[in-house]
Amino acid sequence: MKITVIGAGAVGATAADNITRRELAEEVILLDIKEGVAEGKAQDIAQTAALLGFDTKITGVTNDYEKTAGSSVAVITSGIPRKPGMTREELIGTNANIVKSVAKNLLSYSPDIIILVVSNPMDTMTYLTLKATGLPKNRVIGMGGALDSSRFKYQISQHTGASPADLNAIVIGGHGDTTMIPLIKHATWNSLPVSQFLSASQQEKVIADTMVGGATLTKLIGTSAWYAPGAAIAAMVESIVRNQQKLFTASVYLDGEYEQNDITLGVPIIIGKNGVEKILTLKLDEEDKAKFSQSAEAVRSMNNVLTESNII
Ligand SMILES: NC(=O)c1ccc[n+]([C@@H]2O[C@H](COP(=O)([O-])OP(=O)(O)OC[C@H]3O[C@@H](n4cnc5c(N)ncnc54)[C@H](O)[C@@H]3O)[C@@H](O)[C@H]2O)c1
Ligand SMILES: O=C(O)C[C@H](O)C(=O)O
Repeated sequence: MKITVIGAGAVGATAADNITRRELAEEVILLDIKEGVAEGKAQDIAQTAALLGFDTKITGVTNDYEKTAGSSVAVITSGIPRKPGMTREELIGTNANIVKSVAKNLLSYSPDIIILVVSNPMDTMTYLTLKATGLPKNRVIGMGGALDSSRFKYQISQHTGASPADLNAIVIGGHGDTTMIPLIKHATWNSLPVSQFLSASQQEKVIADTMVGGATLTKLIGTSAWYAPGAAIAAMVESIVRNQQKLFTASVYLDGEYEQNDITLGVPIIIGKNGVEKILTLKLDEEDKAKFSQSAEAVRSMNNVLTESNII
């Protein structure tokens, strides 16, 4: 089994490190366009093998897609991250063409590939990857909800003292500062409703802090976060390569589900060896239905930029 990570920057290298040390593949290829970056970071990761005890082989390459041939899974992290004060959506002008060319290059060497899209604006980059490659809709998955849901659990744990591992909480909708929807009404602490342990104002703060979780870290660090994104990517990759049939929220193509068509948006799915094994229908109340529809409209307007600029 071969897994390719495109982009050896903060997120890509962290994801490759997680994937390698957890032995999710026999071989990992880390590819970047910048000369030497992937080669250096791959060697650095390989030099942890004696200490961490893994046998996965990791190789860094500079823009050599031949080495990615036969990949079962690829993760696209190539493109620029936002700076403090920017929205993810502002990255589309630079990242769209990068993601389009990367996705097509991957497919030309790995016809059976499942692609995990990470680059931002992620929902639109996922839609672009699907359209540019013509892959079946179950084989293109956008990573955002897994990260946002983990941040949601972090925020709940900060207020309740709960172990994050004891929390069930999901975020649906777009992976945007104003488009994501943390579903607090559905959140539980080992089957107990979280709302029993949080006041109304605390619930509002948990939701608000989750929505800007990425921007908060970008303001502190000066660039995008990478540890939690890298871990979220590895968790989704593991569910694919080990056919774990785990539930994540992720950006996938909707063909009538949630009353949406021709869009990729964050919904609860089951991830296994076929990529998207199943889209789960969640009963949303009128308030959350309205939020989901608004989120879809915001993402659709970003997707329209792709057609207006003839990228797809
Ligand atoms: N979906 C999510 O939850 C999530 C989380 C974190 C970051 N991101 C996004 O992921 C992307 C990467 O973030 P980062 O912090 O790793 O950025 P980074 O700048 O550290 O790394 C990006 C890497 O992509 C490389 N690159 C650029 N064009 C390329 C091409 N054509 N082919 C191959 N490599 C290319 C660059 O050389 C760089 O090394 C950004 O768009 C960021 O917004 C998304
Ligand atoms: O917020 C960002 O700019 C990066 C990423 O989408 C994140 O949520 O960490």
